[in-house]
Amino acid sequence: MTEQPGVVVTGVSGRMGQMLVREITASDKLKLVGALERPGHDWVGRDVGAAMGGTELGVVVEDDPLEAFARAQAVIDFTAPAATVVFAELAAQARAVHVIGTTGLSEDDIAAIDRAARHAVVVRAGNMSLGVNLLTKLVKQVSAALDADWDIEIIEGHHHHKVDAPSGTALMLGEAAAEGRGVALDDVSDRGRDGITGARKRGDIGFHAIRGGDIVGEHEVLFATPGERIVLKHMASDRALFARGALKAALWGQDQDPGHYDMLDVLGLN
Ligand SMILES: NC(=O)C1=CN([C@@H]2O[C@H](COP(=O)(O)OP(=O)(O)OC[C@H]3O[C@@H](n4cnc5c(N)ncnc54)[C@H](OP(=O)(O)O)[C@@H]3O)[C@@H](O)[C@H]2O)C=CC1
Ligand SMILES: O=C(O)C1=N[C@H](C(=O)O)C[C@H](O)C1
Repeated sequence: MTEQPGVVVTGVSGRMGQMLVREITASDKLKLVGALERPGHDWVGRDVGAAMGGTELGVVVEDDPLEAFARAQAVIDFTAPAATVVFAELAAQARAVHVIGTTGLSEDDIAAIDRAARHAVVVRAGNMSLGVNLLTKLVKQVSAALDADWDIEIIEGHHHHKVDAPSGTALMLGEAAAEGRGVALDDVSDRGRDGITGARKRGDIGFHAIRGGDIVGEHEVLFATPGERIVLKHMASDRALFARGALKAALWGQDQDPGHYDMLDVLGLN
């Protein structure tokens, strides 16, 4: 049997970090070789399994990404934009596949990730689930079939800890709708109306964010015209599906040339 690629998980104490550790530990295709937290975090120096409240996994949480990435074939990163940009450069130096789930990235952040992707494989997606990635294809198709007499609104819901809006997924769906219509999303995006906004502008794509409780992730794309409506909806009820998508991307990336890929590439939907 060939050696399993070794994976380092960043932001390991986070909701997705812990989910990733569980999924990698359960996988026979990848092995956990590192777990990262920021310097000063109280998990640093502890076994990651014990820190998560379970049995020891023989991997101690560390705070030096350079050292950890040097022994990894893949880095799975669901953290925050400032951290992800730094990890992108370091993962590229280590020639490790960098799987990025972090959302809320700015254009500058993405340009920095593009630079890193000249030297190594990066797979980045605002949503790693099969269902959402398939939904982007459907949204593009429906949007291409309808004219701007059909208003497009994207409504997303997440747990009350989420810090960015619109969600990465909502932006993916917005991009797909804009692409279907042959327009640039930046030119038509209308985010979170409030106050005397004036009537809706023909051709706009609206975004609305709900934050509450423990909603894992819900996304609805509404196409509305006088007399009828089409609603395309995805509901995630377990964040394990995002983690499994990330593992799939880490494995897929092992056989690719350097470049900036997304989950449509991984899933063969492009
Ligand atoms: N693409 C996808 O399919 C999905 C994407 N996400 C995205 O993943 C990201 C994380 O989500 P979630 O796990 O819920 O968030 P959490 O807040 O639970 O976890 C984030 C982790 O990243 C760490 N972190 C944040 N900033 C830094 C930094 N500057 N340096 C080092 N570590 C840092 C945090 O550490 P600390 O606690 O010390 O701040 C924490 O451990 C979000 O952007 C979210 O939108 C989530 C689910 C699915
Ligand atoms: O923060 C989350 O939780 C999620 N973030 C991603 C997003 O911004 O779309 C994906 C998923 O919906 C969960």
